[in-house]
Amino acid sequence: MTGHLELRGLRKAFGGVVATDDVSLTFEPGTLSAIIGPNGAGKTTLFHLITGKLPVTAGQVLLDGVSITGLDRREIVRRGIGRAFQVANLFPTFTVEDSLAAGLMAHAGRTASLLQSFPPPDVKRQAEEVMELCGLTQLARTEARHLSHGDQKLLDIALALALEPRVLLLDEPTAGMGPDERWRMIERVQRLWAARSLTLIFIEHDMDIVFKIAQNVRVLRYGAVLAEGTPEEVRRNPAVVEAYLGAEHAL
Ligand SMILES: Nc1ncnc2c1ncn2[C@@H]1O[C@H](COP(=O)(O)OP(=O)(O)OP(=O)(O)O)[C@@H](O)[C@H]1O
Repeated sequence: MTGHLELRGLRKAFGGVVATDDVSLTFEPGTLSAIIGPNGAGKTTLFHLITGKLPVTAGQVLLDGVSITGLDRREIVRRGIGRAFQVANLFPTFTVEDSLAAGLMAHAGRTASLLQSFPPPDVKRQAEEVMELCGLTQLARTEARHLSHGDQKLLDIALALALEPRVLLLDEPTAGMGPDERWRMIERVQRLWAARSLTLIFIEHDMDIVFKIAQNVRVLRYGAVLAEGTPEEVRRNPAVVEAYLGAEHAL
């Protein structure tokens, strides 16, 4: 099984600010992990180091035992690290189906041809498959800019899935959603994870969501790993309760 992600001694400094401080973590293939921690703990920076959006100051990122540190962002996606692109910002007037097709073609370095219909049949099939998986089939002909906030986020995830990641990183997939939409989204994410046997890692501030779906939880504070374990272990950890969870979520 593939999708083994290992972070070895990752460090990121912005001048005097150490945003990532010697982070070593392993994510086993097919697992669903949450990354939590206070504001400014370095969660998003950690994702940026994995995806190559930011160069590391020190340390290594290994995917299935092979270092992907320092590769360019497109190559990292090609190797199998998926993340959500903001599709509605990229192709606001495209329909859901066409924006997925355009995203797939752009990623593959393919251009639309005057001699071929758009989307080409193989791309159309891929787009249809991920729309089905993400529950977007009914909205295939809706322009991306007219989708609800939640459906735009699903479209972002649909494109990420279409690129066939081994590891998928989601930075606050439920941000900006009301309670109902939030739970619908998270159920959907959980189903996608199960359907694709992905290694899924998500950053989330809503502890009800984290403790309901995560198999394991990694807690960051001041850029470093404060704790890791099952939801139950983390909720029993006095340092985590004191630094972040508070009594409300403690066991
Ligand atoms: N491009 C940058 N330049 C300088 N400092 C930065 C930069 N990006 C992040 N930082 C700093 O690094 C630290 C970690 O920020 P980061 O956004 O990774 O935290 P976070 O855990 O994702 O926070 P939040 O929960 O608020 O999203 C913060 O102190 C932040 O101010």
